Amino acid sequence: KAFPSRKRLLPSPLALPIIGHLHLLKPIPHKALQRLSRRHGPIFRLSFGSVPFVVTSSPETAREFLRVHEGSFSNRPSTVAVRYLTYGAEDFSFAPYGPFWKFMKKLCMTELLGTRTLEQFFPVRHEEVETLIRWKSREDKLIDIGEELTRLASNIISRMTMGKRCSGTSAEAGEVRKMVDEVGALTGEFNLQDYIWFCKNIDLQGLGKRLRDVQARLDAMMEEILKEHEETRKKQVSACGPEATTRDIVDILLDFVEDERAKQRLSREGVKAFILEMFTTGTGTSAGVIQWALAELINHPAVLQRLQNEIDSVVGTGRLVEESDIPSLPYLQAIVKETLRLHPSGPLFTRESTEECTVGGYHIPANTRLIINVWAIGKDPNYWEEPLEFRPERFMLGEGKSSEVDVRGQYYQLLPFGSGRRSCPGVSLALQVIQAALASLVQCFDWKAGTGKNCKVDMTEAPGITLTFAHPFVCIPVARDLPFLSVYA
Ligand code: HEM
Repeated sequence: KAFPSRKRLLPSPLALPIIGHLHLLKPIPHKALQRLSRRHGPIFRLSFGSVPFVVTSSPETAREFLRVHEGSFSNRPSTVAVRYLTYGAEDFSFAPYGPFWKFMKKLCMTELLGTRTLEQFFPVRHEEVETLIRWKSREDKLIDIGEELTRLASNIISRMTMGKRCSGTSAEAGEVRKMVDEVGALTGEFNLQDYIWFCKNIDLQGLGKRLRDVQARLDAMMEEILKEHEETRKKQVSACGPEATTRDIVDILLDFVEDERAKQRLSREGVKAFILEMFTTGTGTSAGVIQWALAELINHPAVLQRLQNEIDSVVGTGRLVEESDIPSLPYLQAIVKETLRLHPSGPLFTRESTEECTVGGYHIPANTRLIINVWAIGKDPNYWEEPLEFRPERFMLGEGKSSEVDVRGQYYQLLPFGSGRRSCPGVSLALQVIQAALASLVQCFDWKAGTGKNCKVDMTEAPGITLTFAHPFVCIPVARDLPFLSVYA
């Protein structure tokens, strides 16, 4: 009679020797996993090589994992690449749930990414958005909007973390961005060492060598950045004390390296790992959402027109829209939610269990890796009418009010930022950047996908684990007739 339900085996497709189910993930893993969930149900088991995974694509099961069994699933699985690049998990995203992670989480919420820091850096974000819209001279020319938006997001993160842009002026900061791209490519590559047991210690693909090389260059550069900050801090202390307004995130972190009496101290490696993490988690993600939103707006001119009307009526035609206008722009908020539903930057996120538990009647052993298919959850027909349609109105309650369903992890049918204690600490920053940049682009320009009549943006997704366009997204901004735009010409 003991635990009959715990003996139920999770459904699983037929596996191949050695590779398990890896062949089933092609070409686009989140789509392949959605198809498998239609056949095997809301929760099923896969093996990637010799590593077991549980996959869910349903809001109810996601809730069970992330809320009911949050305590069991509070770790994140690591990979060879992550271990190389994070000094053996001295970072935050991959730190096991425990005192160090708790300390970093508190620091993120109160200082690094908290309200005060976000307010302090409002002028930085506004200036970068102003730089973004200086396109008047390039009217009627196709532009690579992805490039512009990546620059915007990287410059914001760069100025917040180390006090300088990472494009244009400083060679060092520009190097950071290049290396972050390299890191993104390396961590996105499938590494046999992570999944095939007999390859564990053999670097067949040569990835280990490339990782060691990038890590050494990154470390040297981060060390430079830290030294520069330490020098400036010494000078400030010997002059009149550090000025609160000029402190960036490296400064806040260095306080915890230098303060010998602090309860929890940070290592220099911890600081370097966190800076890299800010770039890897915070730039491509936000830039990607703005691109997908703009592409949807170009393909849905009536939605674009309604958003322009909303902005014009709230902001007027005499100034650029600002972050403080966002609460009065419910349709803008609805468009961003709808974009995150259809095109979440992280279509899949992972966790790992530390204890056994029972989910959906199935026994899940400790040390099981979990994949939450955020992309599929946002398209679950039990929650979303016509799930594949771009319809921001679904997030409006009428009378110009937005629906209470938000993206911060309380509604399990919409999880672009995850949920619970390990959910994304950058959600507020990301939403401010995405909403303000999108609003400015739409306020200042009309948008065309090309020179032909009724040109549409091709929304096909590229193969791989990140959500990117299969074909380069280029478009034409045409400046609107607004008096204040002459300032930005
Ligand atoms: C559109 C933008 C973004 C999206 C869609 C996004 C999405 C996510 C998701 C799905 C997770 C995993 C959540 C979970 O396990 O429940 C995550 C974690 C994380 N994100 Fe974001 N993110 C974005 C922007 C940012 C920004 C701007 C930052 C910081 C600058 C950031 C920093 C992090 C960190 C540090 C974690 C790990 C948290 C932990 O393990 O405790 N993200 N993000």
